[in-house]
Amino acid sequence: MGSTPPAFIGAEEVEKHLHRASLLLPALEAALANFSAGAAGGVVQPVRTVLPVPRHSGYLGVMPAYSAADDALTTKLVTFYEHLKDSSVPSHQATVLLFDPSNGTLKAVLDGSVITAKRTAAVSAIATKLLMPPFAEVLCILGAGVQAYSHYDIFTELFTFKEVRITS
Ligand SMILES: NC(=O)C1=CN([C@@H]2O[C@H](COP(=O)(O)OP(=O)(O)OC[C@H]3O[C@@H](n4cnc5c(N)ncnc54)[C@H](OP(=O)(O)O)[C@@H]3O)[C@@H](O)[C@H]2O)C=CC1
Ligand SMILES: O=C([O-])C1=[NH+]CCC1
Repeated sequence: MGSTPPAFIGAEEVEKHLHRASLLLPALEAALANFSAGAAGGVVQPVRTVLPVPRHSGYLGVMPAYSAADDALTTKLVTFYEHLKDSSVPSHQATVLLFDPSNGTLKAVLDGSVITAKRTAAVSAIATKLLMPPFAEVLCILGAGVQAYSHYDIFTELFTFKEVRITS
């Protein structure tokens, strides 16, 4: 680690800068295009490593990535647990580490839970923009947790539905 300690950017601050998931759309569309371009797109993103924690019905996912276009080096660490007894603990918790790609110094530790909620919904919205039949008028959401809220927010911002059905 360099002499300057990494910045810590908590959930509230991430939320402040990312109050709408749709703010992510241009960057994510570019990132998806770069990823899909293969080697020419300059994205190195190995398949996520998932470490099971069977004693506690949990998993730890490690998700490193480098983007040459953005010169960005990062890793997301995400834990996800089934059947948590304490309902105040979210089923999914994440942290994003941001490195200086020129020398490997850790620059920032960011709350990854808000990022995960908004990024996942924004990518779903991009896919939906391309695939949704023009006559679709009902939005159906399975589950009523974190992702349901973030998907509801961006889908109702970007598209028009006559009805929203949520089942959980
Ligand atoms: N691809 C990606 O990048 C990501 C994918 N995910 C995935 O998205 C899903 C939702 O995540 P998240 O919203 O954070 O999780 P939450 O735990 O916040 O919410 C899950 C919701 O699903 C409900 N549920 C569970 N089982 C069923 C079922 N059989 N039928 C209908 N509803 C059900 C739960 O209800 P109850 O509380 O009553 O059990 C709860 O409302 C998970 O599968 C998660 O792994 C999440 C983050 C990123
Ligand atoms: O990408 C992610 O954060 C996750 N995918 C499935 C569980 C969490």
